[in-house]
Amino acid sequence: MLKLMNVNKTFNKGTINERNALDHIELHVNPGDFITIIGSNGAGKSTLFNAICGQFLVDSGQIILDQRNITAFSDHQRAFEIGRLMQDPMKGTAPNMTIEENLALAFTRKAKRGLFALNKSDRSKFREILSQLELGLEDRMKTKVGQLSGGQRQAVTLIMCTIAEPKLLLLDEHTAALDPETAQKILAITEKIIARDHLTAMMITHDIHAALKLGNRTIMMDDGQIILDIAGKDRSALTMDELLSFYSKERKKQLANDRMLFTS
Ligand SMILES: Nc1ncnc2c1ncn2[C@@H]1O[C@H](COP(=O)(O)OP(=O)(O)OP(=O)(O)O)[C@@H](O)[C@H]1O
Repeated sequence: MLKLMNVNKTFNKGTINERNALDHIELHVNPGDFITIIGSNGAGKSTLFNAICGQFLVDSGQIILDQRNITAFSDHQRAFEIGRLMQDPMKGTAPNMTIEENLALAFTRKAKRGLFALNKSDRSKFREILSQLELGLEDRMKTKVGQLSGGQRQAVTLIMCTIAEPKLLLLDEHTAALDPETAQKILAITEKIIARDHLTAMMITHDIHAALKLGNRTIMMDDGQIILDIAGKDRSALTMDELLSFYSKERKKQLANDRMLFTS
């Protein structure tokens, strides 16, 4: 459903800060894939998402989404089809608007109706979706999002990203800024929504254990390249030690990411 064909992106070309952030990326994402993405600092993980979302145009290569060549599309043109959740729970929602208004914004954008055209059945749909989070937010629909905790806010953002049923959901370390317990809760909700709506998703994480456990496929990036793409039995049998030794053999260095978690 998503194809990246020989995609390249270099920042600050011709300067001392030149950086080949995406280096001949070949990636075929199948419908229903839930891919976890790991890698060292500066490996190109977020840049990969930026390229898919259209935050910049790639230097060369093609990006195909559902058989449509979107390589030259702006981020705005891609936003209807691609939902993205960032690390910062403060981004993605409007703090001075209520939970209901935030959901309505995301929902009516897709339904191509005005914000104030929200009807009773839309509201009960929102209540129903919120109740599935089991955070009690269905009884706080008139609460301003700015008054919610980071975890609650990230849960609302997740709903906003998925309510319009995007073709592709990109999760960019979306639990990294939360405390461990809340992060687990948001991850469980994420898994539930992806399974319920049969979404195709990609998730950057620095939690290696979660990366190998969640989803059906794991990609490892380094120096702008995809150095490992693993699924099925190979993936479920892979131990942390094997992964680290694969990396050091392949790249002739130790895996370094100051935020990476290696323990469960
Ligand atoms: N807009 C930009 N301008 C210049 N350089 C950039 C830009 N965006 C990313 N880079 C560089 O590209 C490389 C890849 O960055 P990226 O943020 O994709 O890494 P990452 O794998 O997400 O790393 P981390 O795990 O540390 O967040 C880095 O060297 C980064 O400094």
